[in-house]
Amino acid sequence: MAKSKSEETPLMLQHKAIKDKYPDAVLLFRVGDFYETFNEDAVIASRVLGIVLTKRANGSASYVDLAGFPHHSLDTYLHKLVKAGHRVAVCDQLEDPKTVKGIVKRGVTEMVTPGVAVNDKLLENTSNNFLAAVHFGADITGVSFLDISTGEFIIAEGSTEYVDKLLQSFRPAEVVFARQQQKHFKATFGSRFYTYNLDEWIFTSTYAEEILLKHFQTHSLKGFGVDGMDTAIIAAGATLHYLKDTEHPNLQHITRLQRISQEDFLWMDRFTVRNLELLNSSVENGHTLLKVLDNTVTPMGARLLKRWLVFPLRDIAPINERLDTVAFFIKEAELSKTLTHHLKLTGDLERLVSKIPLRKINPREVMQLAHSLEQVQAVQELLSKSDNDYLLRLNEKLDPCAPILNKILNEVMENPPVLVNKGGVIREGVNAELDELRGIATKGKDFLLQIQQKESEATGIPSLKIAFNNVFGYYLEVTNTHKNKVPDTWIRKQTLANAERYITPELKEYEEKITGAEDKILTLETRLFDELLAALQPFIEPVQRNAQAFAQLDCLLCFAQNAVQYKYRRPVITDGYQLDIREGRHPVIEKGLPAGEAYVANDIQLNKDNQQIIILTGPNMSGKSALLRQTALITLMAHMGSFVPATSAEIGLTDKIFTRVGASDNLSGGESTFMVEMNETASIINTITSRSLVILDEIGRGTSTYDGISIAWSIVEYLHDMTTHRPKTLFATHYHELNELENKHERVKNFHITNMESGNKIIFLRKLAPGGSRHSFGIHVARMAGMPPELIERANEVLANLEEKHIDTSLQKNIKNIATPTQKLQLNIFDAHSDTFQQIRDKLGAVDINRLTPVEALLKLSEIKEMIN
Ligand SMILES: Nc1ncnc2c1ncn2[C@@H]1O[C@H](COP(=O)(O)OP(=O)(O)OP(=O)(O)O)[C@@H](O)[C@H]1O
Repeated sequence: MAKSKSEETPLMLQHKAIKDKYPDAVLLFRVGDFYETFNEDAVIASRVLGIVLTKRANGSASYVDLAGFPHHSLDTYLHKLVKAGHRVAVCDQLEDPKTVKGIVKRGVTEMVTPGVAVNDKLLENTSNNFLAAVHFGADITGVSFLDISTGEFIIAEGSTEYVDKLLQSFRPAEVVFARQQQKHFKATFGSRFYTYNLDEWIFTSTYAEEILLKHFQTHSLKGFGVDGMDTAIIAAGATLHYLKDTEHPNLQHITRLQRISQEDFLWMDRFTVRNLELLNSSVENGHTLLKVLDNTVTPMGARLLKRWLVFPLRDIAPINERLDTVAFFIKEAELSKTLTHHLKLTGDLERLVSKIPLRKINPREVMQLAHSLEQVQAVQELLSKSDNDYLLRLNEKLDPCAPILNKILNEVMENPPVLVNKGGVIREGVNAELDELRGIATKGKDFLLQIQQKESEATGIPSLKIAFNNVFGYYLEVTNTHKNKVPDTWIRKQTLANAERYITPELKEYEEKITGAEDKILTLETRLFDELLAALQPFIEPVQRNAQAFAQLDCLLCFAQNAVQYKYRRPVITDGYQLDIREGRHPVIEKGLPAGEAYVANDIQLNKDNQQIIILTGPNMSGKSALLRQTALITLMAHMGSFVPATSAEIGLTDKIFTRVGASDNLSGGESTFMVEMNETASIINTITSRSLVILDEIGRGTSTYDGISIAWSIVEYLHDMTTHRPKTLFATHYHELNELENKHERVKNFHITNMESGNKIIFLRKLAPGGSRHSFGIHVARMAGMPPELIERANEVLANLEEKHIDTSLQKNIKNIATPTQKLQLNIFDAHSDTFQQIRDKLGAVDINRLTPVEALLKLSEIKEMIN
């Protein structure tokens, strides 16, 4: 029979009432010195945390499941629950149990979810922890990213593809959206994210604007440059709502909204970010470009470098500014060393100040903030002497916040404890009352000694001593020998085998003073520390600016160090469309080569000397993919403002880098690999321009040879024959039949990667050379991989047979005979003798342009179109 409410204990009734408000969270319910979980939460906690599941009586007739842990282990266990994908509500006692009769008031003080985490244990210091919100508008999608631990708040809007790329780049720990858009979200972005849905009404312009204006305390959002970005603003509003919903009312460190626009950055879609292994490697613990380039020394720098990597610039001036600064740092090696030294001594300024409004900053961290501000002071002095424009401008952003720096140094002890309630945080001379109490606490002990001496003399008990225990505090101890000398005024408290213990009114008076003073000291120190935090509050914004400037400085110093260490050179960014890399290397492979082995450098030119598309052939493992990717990586690094692994590089400003890798490298759950490949390729075709770099690696290999060749062929033709654009294209393939394209299209050029055959083996020379290669050397690779000799022999026989019967005759011949699309057009329309051409000419001749209305013009155009079709 169901248990009636009245039979449950008051504690469980209170738990139930709170749990009802947070049904989808694991509720950590503070009971005395423990956090307890009950019922289904206890089962989860016990499983995830490995703690014992027990039962607790609940009223007269039943038991509930229970699992708990000591309150001081909260950080550790909370971290584990959230990492395991749970939302956790921390429910604390809101009253001091000593002062309350009956059940204490309890309430949720914080809700922790993967995207809303401020605890150091939950955060990785070199990565942001973003909470994203997505809102699908009628034809535009808005998105916002907020990192509560650093205060960054970024919004953007655009196509779903753009939002997808942003999601891939920012990699939010949690994404929220409207409940009704759940299906839409899944269909568009898949199940890659930890998600949570909110009520529909939260996703409206009016509500979003209201909550944002209230938060920023402004009359409009114009100042943030986000005017008109309705869907993104809705997403931002939902983010703030979610923070309030999860009990995060103090968000003063979120000081601005930043927008990012597609046009400001070199665009790479998520496949490109993945294919180029910028942030993640395809193999476990493999190298990535990030790992190679990240020699930053501050957490802010490390986080910014990631951002620069996925959002390279697209304007010459700011790129050159970064390059100039890197060059400056290389030249001024001593200054760079000193600056790096100061950066190393700086704490995570962004995360330190973010803890101020949340009241999560501890005394030791406050001291760390002060020492970091001292570094700002030192860096400011150094930069003010430089003659580099960028650094001078950066210097203007620096502000050592002298008032709070001095306040902290004057008020906080040099090595304060982590916990304020341990005392010993505030210095002498800050507060008279505190000093007096401290005097009493220490002097009180001297008084006790004086009492001991005085009483000893008065009573003639030489061995009299004063001691302390928890039961009755300070007492006088008299051995049995002197028992009879004890005055009547003393009160006996305890009799031991060979001694007796007494208290006196005077002793109690001092005892009260001492313990009272110690309690008061802790309360006062806590209050003074709180006041100090309140005084820090107005400085959050300048400290955040320091953090941003230091992050930039850190990245540029890191680029300079990389350039020296890895022998990178300054690229020249031009406004043209050409790409000319001399002796380029792959930064990641190069770094992974065994000592003594040198990377074989190669030149690549595109859109130069009529060379728009390179068809690259060569044996397996010869280095085709490496060459393709290094071209993309060098282009990308140049747009980040980094020096590049080449002896020289002239790089036309690039708007997009696309890479597509043959399907079998790219397995993705469920869909046919060939289908995936085609989808990916289709998304390239529509948006490329002459400023784009297209890297195609073995496209078409996921299907039959004929299909593969035909698709690859037509893609190359399409890229070649685009009317207004000439995207720079590198196409690696095993289909040497594609070399025929060079003969039919003027801007297609064949190259191959050289090797030497020695007996039955290939020696990879890895040098790029003009002309196509005639064979793929798959069988050689199979031999190198250790396949049985008889199998290899048979494969050679089959190959010889096929080549004789097939490729060399029919396929090869047929390929030579493929008509180009231009030829077809000429035959059909632009042949001056064709009927269609004559008809079009007559029609145009009859038009009087001066009297034609726009609508008539459109009709004529439509008629002409019809004639062509
Ligand atoms: N220029 C180079 N210098 C030194 N080592 C290189 C160079 N290029 C490639 N390599 C090495 O050769 C390996 C194979 O290169 P890569 O994957 O580019 O070959 P591939 O021709 O694309 O092969 P496949 O056709 O089988 O995909 C790389 O992992 C790298 O270790």
